[in-house]
Amino acid sequence: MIILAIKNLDYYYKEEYVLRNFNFSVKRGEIYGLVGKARSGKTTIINLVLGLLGAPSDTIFISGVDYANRRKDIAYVTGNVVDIPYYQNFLTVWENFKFLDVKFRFGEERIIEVLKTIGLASVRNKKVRILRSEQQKRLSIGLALFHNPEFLVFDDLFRDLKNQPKTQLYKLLIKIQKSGKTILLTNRNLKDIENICSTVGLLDSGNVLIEGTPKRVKDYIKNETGLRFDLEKAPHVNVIRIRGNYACS
Ligand SMILES: Nc1ncnc2c1ncn2[C@@H]1O[C@H](COP(=O)(O)OP(=O)(O)OP(=O)(O)O)[C@@H](O)[C@H]1O
Repeated sequence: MIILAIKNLDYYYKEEYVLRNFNFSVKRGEIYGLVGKARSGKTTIINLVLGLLGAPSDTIFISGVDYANRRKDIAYVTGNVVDIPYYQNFLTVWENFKFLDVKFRFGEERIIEVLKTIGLASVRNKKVRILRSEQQKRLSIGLALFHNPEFLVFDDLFRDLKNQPKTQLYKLLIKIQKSGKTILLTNRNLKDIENICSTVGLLDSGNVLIEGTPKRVKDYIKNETGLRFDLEKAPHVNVIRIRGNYACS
């Protein structure tokens, strides 16, 4: 039932703790949204889960397995879109998959299948650098999906996208979830991900303050601020901290 479990994890950069006794889990089959303001620790958590930062043993489990110090193995059981894109701008979409397939050797059928899933079959011969940014994000997702991992991790996927392309990506993520995958997303804005997540966790200074349905977390934010905001209508919702309380802007 649980695909990701983090138990009593401490993590610090130099002398500053980012996570202290951090506990967290993601259920198999869900889209989990980890929401938090800038510097709340989202990327650190994602990098620890993916083995891009070293976590102590017995703290992070993927499908019950402790992958501490096994970054390569984590790469086989997860797919990710993080800060630096894995594609090459000067290659076509197709060439990017061929390049990746040098490692996996699944063959062209798998490439065609993934292109269909991500909706890029019609631009397969275009160079990546001329694609729209939403198409480039689709490509990143496709490359993450290529080896068919069960668990996908997307850090700040919707950054720099306008509403229309975001909506298109929502559809893709739901399609991927329905195909049997689990997705962990991070985002600064609840608004960006509330319609697709089954569970949302609100991260603050390395702790999950509240977790539940998007509505529950939204209500919590409203109540905590004591301010009246219409989150449904707000064009862009940022969870920010004002004098110790959460507000939305
Ligand atoms: N390589 C690093 N060295 C030192 N401190 C770091 C490093 N990376 C992150 N931090 C610090 O750790 C804290 C959490 O940063 P992190 O990037 O995980 O937050 P975040 O929620 O992903 O932020 P954002 O939304 O801006 O990406 C911040 O105080 C940040 O300054």
